[in-house]
Amino acid sequence: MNMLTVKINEAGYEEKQSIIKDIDFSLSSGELIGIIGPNGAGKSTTIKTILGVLEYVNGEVMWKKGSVYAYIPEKPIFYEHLTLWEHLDLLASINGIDDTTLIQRSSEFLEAFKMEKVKHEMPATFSKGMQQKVMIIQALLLKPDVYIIDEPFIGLDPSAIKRFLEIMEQERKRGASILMSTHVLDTAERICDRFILISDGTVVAEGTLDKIQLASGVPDSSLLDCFHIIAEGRS
Ligand SMILES: Nc1ncnc2c1ncn2[C@@H]1O[C@H](COP(=O)(O)OP(=O)(O)OP(=O)(O)O)[C@@H](O)[C@H]1O
Repeated sequence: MNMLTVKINEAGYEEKQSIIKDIDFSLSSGELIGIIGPNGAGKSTTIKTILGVLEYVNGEVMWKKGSVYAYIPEKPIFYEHLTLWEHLDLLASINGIDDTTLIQRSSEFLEAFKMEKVKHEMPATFSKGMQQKVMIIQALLLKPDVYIIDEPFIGLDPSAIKRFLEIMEQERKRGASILMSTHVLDTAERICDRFILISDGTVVAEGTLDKIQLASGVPDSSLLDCFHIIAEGRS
């Protein structure tokens, strides 16, 4: 079952500006798709188009009716004067999550990411990795049908990455889908079902690792090697 169908003919930050073009794919229930590509290729722009925040979009983004999504941005955003707990409490009330569920879910995730003892402090004062953890905990709190994640791995310590991957796996078993952009290709190779390789604003290869390897002309190569060959024209 498709949770999200994306058909972008063209999109940009200003009217008629074409930063990305011809990006078509769908994300099914429980699937994890990795968006990969060089700096400036258009990964974040694709994500922003899907989230509906771009000024110019010629195309369509269709969500399964009634589905809830959570976005984990690359750059964390906080209310300056609210504590971590107040962020979670506010998010819960906006999304109709009752107090019992809030307390149960937040204690599970605060503990998983070793954030329990700072829950009454301001996220604005946290380290980069701790801030990233807050964005992840907020997304998990919603128990969404779809996660849209822009580069989750930079900044997290190794045990936080391990916990994050374990929780994402549990979420997929529940039927949640994930669309994730990343530069950490060895991890992506291990966890993603399919890849969308974007270069210069458009899709240059897509599919399973087998299909990407075929496109690169080197059957047994790693995702990183395929990336170099396809996206950067190197061998
Ligand atoms: N707010 C913006 N206004 C105008 N142009 C932008 C804006 N944000 C990004 N761009 C341009 O869009 C293009 C694609 O950028 P994007 O951020 O989507 O790349 P990316 O693949 O996510 O890169 P990275 O791996 O460096 O995060 C770049 O040329 C960039 O300069």
